[in-house]
Amino acid sequence: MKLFQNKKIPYICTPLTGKNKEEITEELRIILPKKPDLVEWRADFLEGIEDEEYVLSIADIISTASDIPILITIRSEKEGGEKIPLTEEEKVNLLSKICKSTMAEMVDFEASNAPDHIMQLRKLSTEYNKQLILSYHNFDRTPSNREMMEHMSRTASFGADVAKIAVMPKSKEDVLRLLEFTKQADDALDIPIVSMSMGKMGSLSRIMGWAYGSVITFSVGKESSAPGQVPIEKLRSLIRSTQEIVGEWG
Ligand SMILES: O=C1C[C@@](O)(C(=O)O)C[C@@H](O)[C@@H]1O
Repeated sequence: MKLFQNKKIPYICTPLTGKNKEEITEELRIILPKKPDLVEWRADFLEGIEDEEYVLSIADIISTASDIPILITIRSEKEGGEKIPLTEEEKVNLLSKICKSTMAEMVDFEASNAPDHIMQLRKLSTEYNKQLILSYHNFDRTPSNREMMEHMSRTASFGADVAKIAVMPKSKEDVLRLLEFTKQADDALDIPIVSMSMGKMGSLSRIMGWAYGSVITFSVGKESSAPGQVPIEKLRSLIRSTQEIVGEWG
């Protein structure tokens, strides 16, 4: 499936953060009727992630539960994920198996991981027709535009299909700067960009980011996976109302 054909209308993505099969099944029951455009499985929240068979059985439940595209993420602890008992190499192996055995459309991996691991996942995701998001997260601050551009260019240099950046603002200026940076990165890179400023102040970027070129915005379906996410119903209605008024903005 070709995602992000129409870059003007953002995909609303809703995370699954359940700790076990029962919680994930319940999240799917609540989230799917809300019709997100993308569902992210944050597998780092799963207890028992070291049990490959169990993980693959859950990946199968999620990817066959509906025809909504699935994004698989095992967020690393150093970039805001849960503490899990897998090494980076074990994580790559698990992601590779999930790519091989499920219908998931996308996989997310941090651009700060070892280049060999990124290349391994790039090769596999291409082979199995999954789009690769390479991401950068900073839960402390919003780095300078130059530093953020270096992160985005690094993702592009690895052949990512999508470059994503999530940063924490310390001021309103940081939120507005992130939005302007998104436009610059979208102009500079020839792959789709996803960006967000986190926290309450940063929520503005989740509502407005599409106007600056961000193609995915993360929202709450049942539980949030990062600070500042807006409930999906509210977010969709805000984006639709704004687009009705301003059109698709250029
Ligand atoms: O990278 C991201 C973005 C995010 O951190 C956010 O701020 O909405 C939420 C995560 O689940 C996702 O993997």
